[in-house]
Formats: sequence, structure tokens, C-alpha cells
Amino acid sequence: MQSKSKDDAVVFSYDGDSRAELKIKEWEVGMFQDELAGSQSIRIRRRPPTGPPLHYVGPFEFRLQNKGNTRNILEEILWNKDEEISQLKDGKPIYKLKKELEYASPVKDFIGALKASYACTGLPALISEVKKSSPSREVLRKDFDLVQVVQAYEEGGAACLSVLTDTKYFQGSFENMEAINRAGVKCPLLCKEFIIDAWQIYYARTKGADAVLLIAAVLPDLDIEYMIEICKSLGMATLVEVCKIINSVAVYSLVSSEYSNLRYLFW
Ligand SMILES: O=P(O)(O)OC[C@@H](O)[C@@H](O)c1c[nH]c2ccccc12
Repeated sequence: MQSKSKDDAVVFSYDGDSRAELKIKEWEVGMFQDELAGSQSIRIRRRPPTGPPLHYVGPFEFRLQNKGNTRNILEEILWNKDEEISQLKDGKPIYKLKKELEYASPVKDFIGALKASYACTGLPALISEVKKSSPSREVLRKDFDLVQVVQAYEEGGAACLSVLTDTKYFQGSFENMEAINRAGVKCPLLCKEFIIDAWQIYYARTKGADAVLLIAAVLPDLDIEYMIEICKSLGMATLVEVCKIINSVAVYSLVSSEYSNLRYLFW
């Protein structure tokens, strides 16, 4: 319906069409999230922008914002992750996951292992990465014998292991994490994932993770705080990946939630 507002502007309203109104609301909430992300310097869009509902004007129809393309590989990974998780969640809702926690392997002390290693060697503790492939370097090692690799890391003095669990882009998996635990590895395990939903943290614990990684460029502060609390309740550690550009070089640091003064250069 077309009507006139007080200032004489033409206003289109969707008389009785509550679905359209709902869509507008969803879009407004999305806009708010974008603003929030902007205010916290988050440049990664967690979901593809679908834009407002279609507007019909006479024979024309238009959208203010079209379904966008990803701006970079991180966005592409996250948009895929979003779909992947919603399917996994359908198959295993959180109440089922919580029951499975009872059968998870006991949590190992991630931060304790880093500190113990430093106390023993006087050198920065090492978190060794279990990564078969990555989008930028492709397959890093063709004959990837998981157990052999992690045992070599442990013998070589690694304090903890960082295990890639994303399959599509890194050829990792949660099965790898389970296999590492079954192999009797003592190093605590960091789940190196793209965490965007608290469900993933519970899932990681059921698969034997002792710590999870949160990415500051992706998650608003409140999500990070909330997820840290979940990790604490599960006895897990949290590392937050923060990237700063210093003199045109990307410097990554990991900040532990437990000890804000504990920083480890990782890459
Ligand atoms: O492409 P490279 O140089 O192998 O690096 C990937 C690196 O960004 C990746 O290991 C990574 C960084 N932060 C993460 C968080 C989750 C999963 C993976 C990552």
C-alpha cells in the first residue's frame, strides 16, 4: 500500500504481509550486527549479506544490496562453516552433545603444559601444528602419517599440539583429534577451528580437545567473552588469535584467556 507521511515522503507499507515485515526486521538486526562488528574493527562478514526483501515498484523489482561474493578466503571459509555447522547441529542438537561430554577423555591442562615447558627449558613453549594442507600452501605433506607426526612432535619437545579440524580447506578432521588421543599422546590439544557457534566448543570437547582457538577478527567481544565462559565451564583453555599489522607485517599473537599477560608468537 502507498501512503503519505507527515513530511510528504511516499511510504510503502506491506499491509498485512507479516512475512515481509519479519524479513525487514531480520535485515535490520543484520545491519545492527554489521555496525557492531564495524565498531570493533571486525572486517570479516560472518554470513553472506542477503540484503533486504525484494521491493516491487510497478513492473520493477529491486534489492538494495545483492547477495555478495566473499571478499577473501577467510570469509569463504566462514560462510561454508556456517552451513556445515547448521547441518551438524540438526543431526546432533546441544542436549545430545552435553550427554556425550560424560564419555569424553579427561581434560588436559593446556596452559599448565606451556608453563611447565618454559619452567623446564627457559625457552618459549612450543605448540606444534598438525596440518596436512592449507588454502595458501596446498598439501604440505603427501605421506601424512598422523601418529608418526605427533609422536615426533612430542619427542621433539612440543608442549602442546594444535590440531586442524577443518576438512574442506585444511584436510583436517575431528577423527584426527580422536586418533591422536587414542595414540596415547600426552600433549594437550588445541582445536584449531573456525569457531562461530558455541555448539562447536561442546563438540570439540566431546572429541577430546583441551583448548579452542577464537579469532578476534571474526567474533565480536561479547561472543568471545561468552565463549570463554563456556570453555571455563568445560575445564578447557581458550586462546584468542589477534592479528596486528606492524610496519606492513602481520604479527599474530595468541592471548590466553586465563593469563592476559601470557602471549606467544605463533607464526
Ligand atoms: O595458509 P597458511 O600459511 O598455512 O596459514 C594458514 C593459517 O592462516 C591457518 O593455519 C590459521 C590461522 N588461524 C586459524 C584458525 C583456524 C584454522 C586455521 C587457522
